[in-house]
Amino acid sequence: MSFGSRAQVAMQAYGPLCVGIDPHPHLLEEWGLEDSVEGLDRFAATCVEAFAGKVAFVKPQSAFFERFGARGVAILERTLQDLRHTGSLTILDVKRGDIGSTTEAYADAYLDDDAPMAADAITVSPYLGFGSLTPFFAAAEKNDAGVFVLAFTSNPEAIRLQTATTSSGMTVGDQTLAQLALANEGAEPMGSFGAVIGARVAHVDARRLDINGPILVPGFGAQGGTVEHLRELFGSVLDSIIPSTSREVLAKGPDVIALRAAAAAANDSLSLL
Ligand SMILES: O=C(O)c1cc(=O)[nH]c(=O)n1[C@@H]1O[C@H](COP(=O)(O)O)[C@@H](O)[C@H]1O
Repeated sequence: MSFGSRAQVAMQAYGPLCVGIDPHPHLLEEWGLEDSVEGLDRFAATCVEAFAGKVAFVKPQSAFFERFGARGVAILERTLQDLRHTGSLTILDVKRGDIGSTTEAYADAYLDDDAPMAADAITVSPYLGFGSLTPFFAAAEKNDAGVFVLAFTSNPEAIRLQTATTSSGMTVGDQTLAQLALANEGAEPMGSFGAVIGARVAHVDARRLDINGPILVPGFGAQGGTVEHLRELFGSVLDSIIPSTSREVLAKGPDVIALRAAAAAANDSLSLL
């Protein structure tokens, strides 16, 4: 079953929320853990226990694992494996992108079903040109995986680049959305090629939001994004959005029940959409 279909099934079963696993040093400390490989290991295992089979999407942030070198990456690998076949889909947040031939190797690393680091989906950057992402799309199609392409990110520095006008007359971000719509054309119930749009961005052409694919929406929670922001920005495509939160939910740890309750409360708030 394609990632687009699996995403829809998971959203119907658990609600649309994505919980990020972002083991910030300050969160490790708040959880009473050391800022060490052992602390990371405990943090990630607790997140798996709390969220696997409880939310539709879990998004490990690779950077916080890479900080610890090979041993951190081994924990990321195990975290991805532990989340597989639990009902929750993994979105590995690695924001990759390179020239086509190298992209093929990244696609092998993260989207090949048999790869040690295989995820259900990954985040990618279109900065080298949308066409450079083709190997990701091909690998995703072959492995029933998904790809989320950065369109309008939540960081304040993004606006100048992402709202710059391209030769087509569209902004860079809108053009990314238009290309995603083409890539997902005809897919049912929706395509597997998603966009990333921050919860509070104000410069998206609403006509471009219908990409016939999922939209990952970070910035919900700790970055100030609310249900009201989601309703305003995504009014026409609310069924396709995956609001993502990390710190706000993780701050309730390390108690597994409290973490689950925070995720459930966030999902409940989204039912108001
Ligand atoms: O791709 C992402 O998830 C992402 C895109 C974006 O535009 N903004 C953004 O904050 N993120 C990620 O979302 C996570 C932050 O979530 P919060 O802790 O809820 O703010 C980090 O892992 C970011 O890398």
